[in-house]
Amino acid sequence: MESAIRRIQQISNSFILQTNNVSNIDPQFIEAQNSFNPQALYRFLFPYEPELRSRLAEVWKTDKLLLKDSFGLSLEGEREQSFIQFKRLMEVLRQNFSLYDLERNPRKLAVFTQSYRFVNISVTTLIGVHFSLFGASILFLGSNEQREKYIKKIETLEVVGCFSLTELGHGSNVQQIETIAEYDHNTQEFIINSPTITSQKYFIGGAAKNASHTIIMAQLKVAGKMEGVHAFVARIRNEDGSVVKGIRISDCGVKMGLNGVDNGRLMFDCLRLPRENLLSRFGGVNKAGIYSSPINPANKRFAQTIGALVLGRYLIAIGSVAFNSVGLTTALRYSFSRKQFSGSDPKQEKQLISYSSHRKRLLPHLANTYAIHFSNNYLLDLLCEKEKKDKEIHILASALKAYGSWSSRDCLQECREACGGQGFLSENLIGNFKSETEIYTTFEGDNILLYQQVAKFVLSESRKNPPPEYEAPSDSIKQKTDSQFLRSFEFLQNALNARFAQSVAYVTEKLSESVAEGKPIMDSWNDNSPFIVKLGQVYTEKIILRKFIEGISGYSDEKAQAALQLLVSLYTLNIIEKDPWFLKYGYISSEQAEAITVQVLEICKELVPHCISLTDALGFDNETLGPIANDWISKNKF
Ligand SMILES: Cc1cc2nc3c(=O)[nH]c(=O)nc-3n(C[C@H](O)[C@H](O)[C@H](O)COP(=O)(O)OP(=O)(O)OC[C@H]3O[C@@H](n4cnc5c(N)ncnc54)[C@H](O)[C@@H]3O)c2cc1C
Repeated sequence: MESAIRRIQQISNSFILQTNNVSNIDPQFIEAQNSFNPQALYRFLFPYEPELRSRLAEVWKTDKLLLKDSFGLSLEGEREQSFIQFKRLMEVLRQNFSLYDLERNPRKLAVFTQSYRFVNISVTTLIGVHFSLFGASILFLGSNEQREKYIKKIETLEVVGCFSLTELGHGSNVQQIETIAEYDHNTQEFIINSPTITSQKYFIGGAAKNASHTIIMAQLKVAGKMEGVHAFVARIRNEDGSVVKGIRISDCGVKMGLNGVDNGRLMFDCLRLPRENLLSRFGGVNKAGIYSSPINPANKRFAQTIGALVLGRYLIAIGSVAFNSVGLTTALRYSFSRKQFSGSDPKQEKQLISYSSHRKRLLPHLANTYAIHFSNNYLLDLLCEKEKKDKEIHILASALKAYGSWSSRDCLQECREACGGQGFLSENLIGNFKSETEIYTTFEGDNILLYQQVAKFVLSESRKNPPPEYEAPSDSIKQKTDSQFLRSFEFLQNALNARFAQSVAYVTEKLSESVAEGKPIMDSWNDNSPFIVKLGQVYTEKIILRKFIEGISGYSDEKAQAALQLLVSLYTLNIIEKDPWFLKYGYISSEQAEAITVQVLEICKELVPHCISLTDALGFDNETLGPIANDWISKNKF
């Protein structure tokens, strides 16, 4: 506990140092040096496992190997360094976690991801593939014997795992993969085959160079009957590094980011696996050669199998808050010290933060980041419950993965541009993070498809429990344009709830009309998919707002509470301002639309005295950020 307090003290000190370092600070911004205490807010935002958190923070700060970046290395060099760093990170992980913690105490993994100070993002992806895809498959899909056999070896890296699901022909629609695992009862083995070029496993992280084992997802065939997609564990490289007989491996080559991850392609030619290599929690073949499963039919089993790997999505949602925090802490600190153009006095150039357009481009992202964080905490609570609400977890993890990864894509781009040319330098991390994390919108489930899954759940829930019918507010309500009304949580929640109710009714009606015209349900769905995707987003934003309001309510510091409330209002008013729905369906008047734009700008201005504390409270101190978050002029001395 003591070291946690010390660390938080350090954050606080660096904050004071930084704001003191800002020369020529506009008088109106002096207050920014004395806003609320960020360390207390940090403790409120990240309340669990403080000792583990501070122990890890010390490692990230002092471990020279982990702090090494990979900027400008060759493909081989980047892969080699990333793998060495991966092994070191696994050592740290081993000292603090067990793979069983994914099941017993998911909070620990959250602490690991939240506290990790990323420099080389490939390393965390390698960990993600080995630990939370390969390892989690063994843990959640394997039998007790299979857990016994592999888990220790995964932790000690005796086994380095990868995860082979995607094929050249099928990435999103993985239920239709072509790889076949046919049971041969004579030898009690599965014979794995890639029957076509499109059935080759593609993009498999770790497969091109380093992995010794993989999970193979394949269509199981037993006694001539197809039983659906199942997971198998297989060795792919021998002890001497040569590729196992029955497998061909090729390299996917250079990518637009994450080049420290060795993505590979695999084909199977009569690869023989013993009967016990089928991960058999949800279905297995007995000695008599008979297949059985506690879950039927096959598509339900498939959903359960994929659902067991939900942690990867959750980790992306937490990661998005961390990436945004790096971008925003850097860009906002820079905006207090970077000056361009003057006002009336040509000698007094203004800080970037003085410009309302600059505030507007950054601060709504800060509001989003806080908003996502509180929903992530809620999801973590669900993951830690004894009686797990699997459906709710799956839907929320999908929703937050999509929302979070899109938020990072947009936030990092804006932060990059807001730092001008400096944002483009790798050492300032933002641009590099941008290209490294871009793919998070695609893997672990493409975002468009995830929102469709969310919408499907919403539509089915709404059939059982329909939301109230949409009603536009009365004219007298639509005349209210004062800040107190527009910022009130009641107005904000009502607005997002109304948009949700109308969207549910709209999509339901569109689908019913289409089906009534005789169209097959899949065609009706596809014709309406833009509205369906939007429904996924609308639902996600409604939940996020609710959890944001609930989340901040427990914080008692008055000044910080006021800042958090500004963030809630900004989060929602920014949504209302951007979405034409509110005007189109008469939820707000044009006068209110005008007033909302004014409020967004006004709140951004009011947040200026708090925004350094708000970003410091996210936990990324100066030492873990690039030069422009610090004294960038001294850094550039010749
Ligand atoms: C760097 C990297 C690492 C990866 N690591 C792994 C790994 O370790 N293991 C693994 O198994 N896989 C891995 N993948 C694969 C990844 O999971 C897939 O790329 C992802 O699932 C998307 O599949 P796809 O690329 O085939 O895209 P597609 O499924 O072809 O999708 C292409 C586009 O079509 C859209 N689309 C598809 N279907 C619909 C629909 N019904 N309605 C509307 N739009 C639709 C999607 O939104 C998307 O924009 C990795 C990929 C990359 C790039």
